[in-house]
Amino acid sequence: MKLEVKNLYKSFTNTEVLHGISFSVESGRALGLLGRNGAGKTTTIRIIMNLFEANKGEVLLDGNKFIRQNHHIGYLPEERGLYPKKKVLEQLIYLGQLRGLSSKNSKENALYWLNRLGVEEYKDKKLETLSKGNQQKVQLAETFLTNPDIVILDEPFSGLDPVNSQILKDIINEMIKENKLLIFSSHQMGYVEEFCEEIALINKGNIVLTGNLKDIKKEYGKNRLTISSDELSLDDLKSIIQKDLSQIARVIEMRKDFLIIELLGNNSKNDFLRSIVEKDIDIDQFSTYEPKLEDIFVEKVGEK
Ligand SMILES: Nc1ncnc2c1ncn2[C@@H]1O[C@H](COP(=O)(O)OP(=O)(O)OP(=O)(O)O)[C@@H](O)[C@H]1O
Repeated sequence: MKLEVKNLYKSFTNTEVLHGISFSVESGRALGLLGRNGAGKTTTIRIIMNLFEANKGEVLLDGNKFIRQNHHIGYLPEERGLYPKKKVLEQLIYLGQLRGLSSKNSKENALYWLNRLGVEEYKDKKLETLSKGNQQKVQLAETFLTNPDIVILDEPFSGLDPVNSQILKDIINEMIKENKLLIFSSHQMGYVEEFCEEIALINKGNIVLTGNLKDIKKEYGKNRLTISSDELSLDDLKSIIQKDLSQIARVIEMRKDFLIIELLGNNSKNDFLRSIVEKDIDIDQFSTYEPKLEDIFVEKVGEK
């Protein structure tokens, strides 16, 4: 399956908040929808889920208009929508039946997911008596209830502690292996970096970066190197590069333990290394720069 979001525009009253959002994702992959608060992630997801109508643009599944009602979709909305006064298992069985499961299957699936998410012990409690994180896990159980092939999660890690985040990461990784199609929004780069093959970075309603994360990182790290020296401080090393090697490279950033430099013109890694060795500088560490998603995010969006 391939889900394509094509050129979405959305306005609320007279304010346009999405200005042509496009990205695509296939089964067996996870796409991380990234962006700062207010960037437009939830609005995009709501359009995919048919909760909002776009002013322009379309959402396609395998080339045809995507109609949510025709598929089992696991959707975790930003506003969590379970019944606070009802008992956990009881309401999951009910919601599973609403989605077409038999009462037996609904109960089996609900118990499986409650167990998987570590909240089975609360099955006979009213939802509102659970902690926020445990309520979130019940909501996730509800999202996965029908074992959907398409899973769309709006900020699934919010409110989860590191142990529970790990449980959810394991589940997501398993779903990717089972060839499900997964989209989730987040502003936490670490989670996205761990299992998203694809990303779409939204800034103020525009896509500023989209595609395969490995390719993006490779492209971004191209021509960039890290370097440090045994004998020179980073400040001194920086001065030498700026003074004597300014035709070959420029210093982009000073990190705690190394400098990040960018090669200029057609200069290769070897050209740079040769010049450094000619200057008789002892190199401690020299390698290709592998950017973190957070670095790319900051460069593209401007702030952490
Ligand atoms: N129902 C609405 N009516 C009016 N404006 C809205 C509505 N929903 C969203 N917006 C506006 O659209 C913009 C994008 O909001 P959206 O919730 O999609 O951002 P987001 O990237 O999901 O942010 P966050 O990470 O904070 O959840 C914001 O400026 C927001 O105020």
